[in-house]
Amino acid sequence: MESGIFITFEGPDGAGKTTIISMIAEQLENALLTREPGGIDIAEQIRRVILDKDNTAMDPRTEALLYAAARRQHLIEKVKPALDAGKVVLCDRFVDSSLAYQGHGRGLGIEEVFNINQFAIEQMMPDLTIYFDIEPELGLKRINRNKGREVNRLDLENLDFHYKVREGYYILMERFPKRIVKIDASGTLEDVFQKTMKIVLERLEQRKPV
Ligand SMILES: Nc1ncnc2c1ncn2[C@@H]1O[C@H](COP(=O)(O)OP(=O)(O)OP(=O)(O)O)[C@@H](O)[C@H]1O
Ligand SMILES: Cc1cn([C@H]2C[C@H](O)[C@@H](COP(=O)(O)O)O2)c(=O)[nH]c1=O
Repeated sequence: MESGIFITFEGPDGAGKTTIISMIAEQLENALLTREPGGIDIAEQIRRVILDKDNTAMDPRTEALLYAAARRQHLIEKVKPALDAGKVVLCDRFVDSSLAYQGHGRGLGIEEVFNINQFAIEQMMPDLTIYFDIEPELGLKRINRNKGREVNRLDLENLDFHYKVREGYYILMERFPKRIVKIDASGTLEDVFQKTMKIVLERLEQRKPV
């Protein structure tokens, strides 16, 4: 059996992560597709609280703690057992989202938010993170074109916030150059899919049998 591998997908809202991950999952044997916040019942309940458009009074630290709480439950209940069983776990967002959105976007500080997340993840970092880079205007345009999609509390933040988030991801790429790989997500679906699939396959080839 081969060892499990934990691959996360990151980027500003509307970059195309969810669409591309499901295309990738279809091509792989033994893949588990999941998302944050959510992926399991308790974390989906927390997701509803965080993203509820009516929760405008939510304090940024409360927001950061709720994301970390959802993360913990999801990691223990779903991600870790799948990795232990040798699966390829494809996760739509993980701790880097907290660092970019709450740490840099909200101004709580990347180190501070990383510290509270250490309690939740106990050093369990992804093996590979694919960052989908896109101009926030284009991402938001894509979301608005998709009438069936929920528009959540974070989508409704102003453009400055979304630019700050993108800047946060750029800081993270400098901090974790080996783990995070950037893809230009402004191209066609086929173009982004091919580039992503290539990176995933290259990483899977490096896996060791256990
Ligand atoms: N490369 C692309 N070109 C054009 N449209 C795209 C592309 N990728 C995704 N889309 C469309 O953009 C919209 C947003 O895509 P998707 O939900 O996959 O993004 P996301 O990164 O998961 O967003 P969020 O993080 O906000 O949930 C969808 O309607 C999707 O069909
Ligand atoms: C995990 C995580 C997510 N967010 C933000 C990013 C998005 O705006 C929403 C999640 O919605 P999506 O459509 O499923 O991408 O939440 C965040 O701010 N911090 C986090 O840790």
